Amino acid sequence: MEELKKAVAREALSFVDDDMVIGLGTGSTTAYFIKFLGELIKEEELEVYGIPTSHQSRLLAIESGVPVVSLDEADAIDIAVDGADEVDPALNLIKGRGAALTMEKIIEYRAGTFIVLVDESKLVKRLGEKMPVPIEVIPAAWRAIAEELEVFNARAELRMAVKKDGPVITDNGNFILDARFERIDDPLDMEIELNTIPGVVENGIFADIADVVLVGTREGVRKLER
Ligand SMILES: O=C[C@H](O)[C@H](O)[C@H](O)COP(=O)(O)O
Repeated sequence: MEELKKAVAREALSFVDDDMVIGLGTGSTTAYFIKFLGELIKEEELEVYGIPTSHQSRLLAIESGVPVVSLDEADAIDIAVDGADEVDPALNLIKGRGAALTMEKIIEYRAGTFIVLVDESKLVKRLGEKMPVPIEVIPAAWRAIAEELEVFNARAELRMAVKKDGPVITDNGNFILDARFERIDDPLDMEIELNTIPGVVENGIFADIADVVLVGTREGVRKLER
């Protein structure tokens, strides 16, 4: 599995050019990309800047020699590179296992080209087949939102921390609800609907924004395009 992640991360370097601003996703697959990008910048003396989507990607970028800028310092984002938890045949995604979905969506929505890195186990026929949809919520509203999600035939759980007592706190200071839906027929519609619930900051359905998906398989890297 780690080899497949490395293979897609290496392949993503072919999208990198000098003078680019690159959105840096979060998670274990993107972590390889950030490390390889640091090596490429050094080898080819590139003038490339990264915009991190989380504390994780910011710390890793600094450690890997990728100069970082914040979103409000950049005029435009050329490409963004990130992993995903599920990818459907229309290249709609579920993201947010690492609780970084809000900054990821803000940055990836604005990128000229959004490149997604997955291994083949992440490909599904229908979103929600294996993974819940993470929803970032204002802490005081978590229970009211969890109850409201029943209207959408979803059962939501408050995500609990592992190395801390109590709930996961996102980089933005919020909670995460993991919502298991009976069925998601229309990802774009569901993405929009969820964001209309007061107290929802953002949800982990990324419909219609991935341009390229690089899929790591045992036979090599497959490229899917929208
Ligand atoms: O919040 C986390 C992100 O959406 C990740 O990009 C996603 O969970 C994929 O992570 P990984 O590459 O570790 O499977």
